[in-house]
Amino acid sequence: MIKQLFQVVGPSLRRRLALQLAVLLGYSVLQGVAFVLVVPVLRRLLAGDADGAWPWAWALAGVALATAVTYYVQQMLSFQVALVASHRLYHRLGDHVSALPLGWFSGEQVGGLGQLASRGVPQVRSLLAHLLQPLCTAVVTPLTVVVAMAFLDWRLALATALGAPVMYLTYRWAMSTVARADEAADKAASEANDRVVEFVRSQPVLRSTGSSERGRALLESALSEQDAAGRRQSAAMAPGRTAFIAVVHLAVAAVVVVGAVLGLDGSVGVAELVALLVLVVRFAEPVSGMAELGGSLRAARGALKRFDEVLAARPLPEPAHPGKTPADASLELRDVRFSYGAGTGGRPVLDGVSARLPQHTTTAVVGPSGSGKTTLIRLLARFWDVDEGAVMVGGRDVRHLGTDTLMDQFSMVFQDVYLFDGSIKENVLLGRPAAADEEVEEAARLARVDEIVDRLPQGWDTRVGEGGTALSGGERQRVSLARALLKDAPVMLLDEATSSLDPANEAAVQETLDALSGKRTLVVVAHRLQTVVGADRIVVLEEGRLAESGTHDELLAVGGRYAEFWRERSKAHGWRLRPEDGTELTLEGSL
Ligand SMILES: Nc1ncnc2c1ncn2[C@@H]1O[C@H](COP(=O)(O)OP(=O)(O)OP(=O)(O)O)[C@@H](O)[C@H]1O
Repeated sequence: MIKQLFQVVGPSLRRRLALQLAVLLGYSVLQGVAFVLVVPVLRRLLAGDADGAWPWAWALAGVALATAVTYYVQQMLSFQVALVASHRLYHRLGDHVSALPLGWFSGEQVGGLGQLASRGVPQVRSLLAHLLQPLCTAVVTPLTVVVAMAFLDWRLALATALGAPVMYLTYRWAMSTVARADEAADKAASEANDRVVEFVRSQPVLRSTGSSERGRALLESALSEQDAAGRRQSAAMAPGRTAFIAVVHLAVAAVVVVGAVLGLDGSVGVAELVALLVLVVRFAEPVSGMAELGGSLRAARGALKRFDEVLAARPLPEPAHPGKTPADASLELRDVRFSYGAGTGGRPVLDGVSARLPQHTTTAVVGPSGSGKTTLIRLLARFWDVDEGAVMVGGRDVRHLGTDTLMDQFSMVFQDVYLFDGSIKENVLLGRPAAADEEVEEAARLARVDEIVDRLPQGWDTRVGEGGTALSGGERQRVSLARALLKDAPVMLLDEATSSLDPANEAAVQETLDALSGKRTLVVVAHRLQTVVGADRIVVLEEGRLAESGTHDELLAVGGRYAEFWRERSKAHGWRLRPEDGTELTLEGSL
């Protein structure tokens, strides 16, 4: 655990942590020495040699004073290190995740990271501030006592030392018996948390569908499971803890018996026996305390393990010598094969996909749900590295471009829009922080954000709430689109980017996107047929393979998978021809 602690706090804090441990070690040894110095004092006093006892008494007082001083120093150091460490841990997490590939940020990882920040950091802080000292005292002080006892009587020291491995093994066993119950209790607690949040969030759905009782039942069942897991955890803890305390006391009793036998046959004096009683009691006290610390230590160890796992996630390799910047805004997939690894059982999500997307053209990616459209579009911006083949931007392999250069090529608008808890203006400005007011206003107009700004009393300064929750889904999408338009990168990736817009806003935004075609390279996972039909090229995916590609007319003429989609969708309920032009090109709906 100490090794993991050194790794997790990072290089900048290692020296201070080492100093804290050294002082802690000194304090624990001094405490043991102070216990042991009672022996010569008692020996002299019981022999009636008060003068001979004085030097030892002074030595005892000196060591006691030194113990008090080191206690103070180690306390101050512990609090300082704990305080600095929690800041550093937040920074380390922040710095580390900001270098991780964009593909790492799945819902599960983000949830785990949230827990690590809210619970893991305080657990590590508590380990440094409150747990290391009793832990060190429980191990080092008894050890010092045993070593000192060896100078008094090796038989007593041996009897005491023999108890140590039994105690250690019992402690390990006690810890392992609760490990599984701990894990189950943790899982049940986080499940109950999720259910509470879900219950609150789903109130509108539950009430409108008359399912409030069912929602409450789900919540109750999660809370009961948490209670049950807590009871199982306590039940699992009891035998181990009892066994450990019993072993400690048996070990103490064994030493006292050995001492008594040696005392009776006269080979150990009364002073040594009295001192022995003092020492074994002091020996047992911190060791028994370990049983109480078990829960907090396990929690801290769990937090360190989770930190280790996050810090072990590696950023995608950066090129040692970034090559030339992309020659243009063209894109190419060369025989790309990609899987999400264990997440999808190693099954390839894209399998041998090749496509050339010349610069300033619009490509629509279509296919059934789960065919790999989002994966393809994200691979273009190197959310992950391909398993085989290559992704090229402007004729350069994305793996040979530095992250900043690569990111400069792309503006992205995805379905799961995230806005920062700032104003609308701050969120749009993220696209290009140095943009002039007129440019921000122009991007806002093109994405129909001006309509939101005009409507809200605080206009541009309206705060959007955490994640943008104060705005509707369609409004969030428009802000995100304005951000992307303001960035004005050579390539624009749009994944269902207008799916939450109402028809009027969607038509306006579509006009903006249409105006971009021919000036920027657009890759669109489209839910609107007009976008697909108007694209320069349509790429049809099916089960991760490129089924066909071409223009709308070419693909209809081929009569393959796309033509089939087209017929199915045209027949689907809710599809209609717009009366004003009456062509099939204006059919609304999603592929
Ligand atoms: N982060 C991930 N980890 C593991 N598997 C994933 C991940 N993202 C997607 N998948 C899986 O990869 C496959 C392709 O997903 P993808 O989102 O690319 O499909 P899609 O065509 O965009 O689907 P949809 O139209 O429903 O959005 C699916 O089987 C999906 O379950």
